[in-house]
Amino acid sequence: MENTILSARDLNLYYGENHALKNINIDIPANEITALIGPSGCGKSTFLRTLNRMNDLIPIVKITGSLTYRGQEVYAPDQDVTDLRKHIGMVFQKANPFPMSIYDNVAYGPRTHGIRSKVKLDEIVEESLRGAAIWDEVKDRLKKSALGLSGGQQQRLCIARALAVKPDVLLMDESTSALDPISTSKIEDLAAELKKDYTIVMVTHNMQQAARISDNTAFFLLGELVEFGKTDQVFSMPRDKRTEDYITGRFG
Ligand SMILES: Nc1ncnc2c1ncn2[C@@H]1O[C@H](COP(=O)(O)OP(=O)(O)OP(=O)(O)O)[C@@H](O)[C@H]1O
Repeated sequence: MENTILSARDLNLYYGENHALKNINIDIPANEITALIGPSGCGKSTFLRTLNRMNDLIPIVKITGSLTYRGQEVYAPDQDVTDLRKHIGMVFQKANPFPMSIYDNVAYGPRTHGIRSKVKLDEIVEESLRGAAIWDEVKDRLKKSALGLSGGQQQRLCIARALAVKPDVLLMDESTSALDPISTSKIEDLAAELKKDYTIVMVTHNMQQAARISDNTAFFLLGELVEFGKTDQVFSMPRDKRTEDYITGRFG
């Protein structure tokens, strides 16, 4: 596809003997939200983590096939992983702010990448917090500990922290599952807003959420990508019987 940003061809992943991703072929479009759905243990998080090589940290993992980001092999031996993760950021299931001030949380990434100017850092911190729709709530307490924020605010702070290094793609692993409905709805609105500038790939257990906010849906089952298409199509006219059974609640 023309606007493909991430593309997998015959991608396989093994945890030792466990064949967790089986011949995955997918073209993920830029500036859209792609939801990964499927029952527990089907490989959604594993697939998400292959996209920015988070599985590198697990020694028993073996990967075959091709995965490209903007045409470049993600698993090429000369791929700089830190650089890749600067472009492809991640927000986890549970908010994990660092035990430091709100300001320092957001400035952490840019500082690691060598930005020292206070003026510049102030600018990035404000821009990122605005981008994550939390600026107004924290602008008067930037020097206070991030741990004093509510769960929903902490999750938006983590999104701000991810945005601060100006990524291209944002991976979200069930980033709203620990939140109340109001915070969830704020993050969903935020994701819809962010897709103007970012590509979002999200794992969700919540099918209503996938139907509400994603443009594309990928349905995984037992390590296979059973179906991938426009969310409207997948939910209203699934091509595969297994997708239909899952979305109509017959299993999973
Ligand atoms: N670190 C790991 N080491 C070994 N096996 C793993 C590891 N992480 C996941 N697996 C296995 O890979 C398979 C896919 O797991 P994965 O977490 O990707 O599924 P999931 O669809 O995200 O599930 P859930 O919705 O429950 O989070 C499972 O069989 C799981 O046991």
